[in-house]
Amino acid sequence: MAASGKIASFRLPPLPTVGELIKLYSLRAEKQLSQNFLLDLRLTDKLVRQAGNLNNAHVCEVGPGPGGLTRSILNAGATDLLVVEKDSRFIPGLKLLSEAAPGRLRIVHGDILTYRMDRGFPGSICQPWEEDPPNLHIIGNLPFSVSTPLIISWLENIANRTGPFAYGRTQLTLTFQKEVAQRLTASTKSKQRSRLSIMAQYLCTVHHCFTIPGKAFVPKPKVDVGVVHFTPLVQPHIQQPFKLVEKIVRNIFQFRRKHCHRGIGMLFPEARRDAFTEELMCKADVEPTMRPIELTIPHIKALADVYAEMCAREPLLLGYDFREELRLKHLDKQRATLKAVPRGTAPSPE
Ligand SMILES: C[S@@+](CC[C@H](N)C(=O)[O-])C[C@H]1O[C@@H](n2cnc3c(N)ncnc32)[C@H](O)[C@@H]1O
Repeated sequence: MAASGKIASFRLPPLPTVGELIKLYSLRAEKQLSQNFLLDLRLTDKLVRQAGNLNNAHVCEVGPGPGGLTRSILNAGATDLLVVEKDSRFIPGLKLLSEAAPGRLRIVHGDILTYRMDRGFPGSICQPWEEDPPNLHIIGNLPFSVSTPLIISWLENIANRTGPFAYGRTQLTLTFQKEVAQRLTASTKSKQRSRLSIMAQYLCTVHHCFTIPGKAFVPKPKVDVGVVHFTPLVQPHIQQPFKLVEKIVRNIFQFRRKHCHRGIGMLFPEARRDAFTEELMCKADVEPTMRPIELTIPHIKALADVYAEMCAREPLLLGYDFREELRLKHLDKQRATLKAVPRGTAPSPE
């Protein structure tokens, strides 16, 4: 950077062409790594604009690959861009970019699922949670294979103010398979309402910015891609531990077409299921015949608050998992069958 605080003029090397990409990175062989590249700089510029003003910003880009988005982020004025790329074949190209924008691009050859982002940026950029978001943005055209586990893990980080959110309410601008983008932003009663909608919306303002047609990518994925922007809320709509909320929402949505009491019942051991379910639904004032997609965030909040009280009263409830109960029952049945078979005879095949 020049002493005036302005970015020194720089010229980035051009993106590799499709032909060069195929040659350089044997694209076809890596389809299973979800490597769908965005090489149209108008689209990468548009995606980067959704993050807001990046002038003098710190940015972490997830999976830069050949660097299309990386170029747009640098052109938007980011002065500290840290890229995390798992595939070593992209590192030499990224190094060329780094040389063309001296001091502005840091390269981490690693896995975003394990990378400690809380150590990646200076502590001086931290902002108190209640104030404006820090001057730090996460941007990425994510591999589909990691996008859902990654957003779930970042949502948990938001709830606990850890990882990238140790700096404050860090904003995220990320791509997802269009259906996943729709689920993340789906409102109550919409067809796409799901576990992801509740988990994202109780913690963040979530906005589906625009859709990129699959044909804009190389190689072309089978699906279109949605760009989603997340800003963590100052006050989450539900103030219970993330894992507790996640457990309730997971149980409810496992029977998404049934009345919600069906999934809620699975939070409780079979022997006391009916009584506990009735107590929870009554105290939370939620109609048992509502469908999961009809439940609002205030409904889930009421359920989470009452369930937390019940868990405090009956500590074994929190660790209860109906699948484990079913598994043990099945084992008991098998043992009983084996005991009933006289020695030396095999049970008849059924
Ligand atoms: C969909 S491509 C996008 C590449 C580039 N950002 C673009 O828009 O053209 C996903 C990129 O993420 C990288 N990647 C895949 N899994 C990763 C992980 N766990 N951590 C970091 N990078 C990963 C891939 O190697 C690939 O470069």
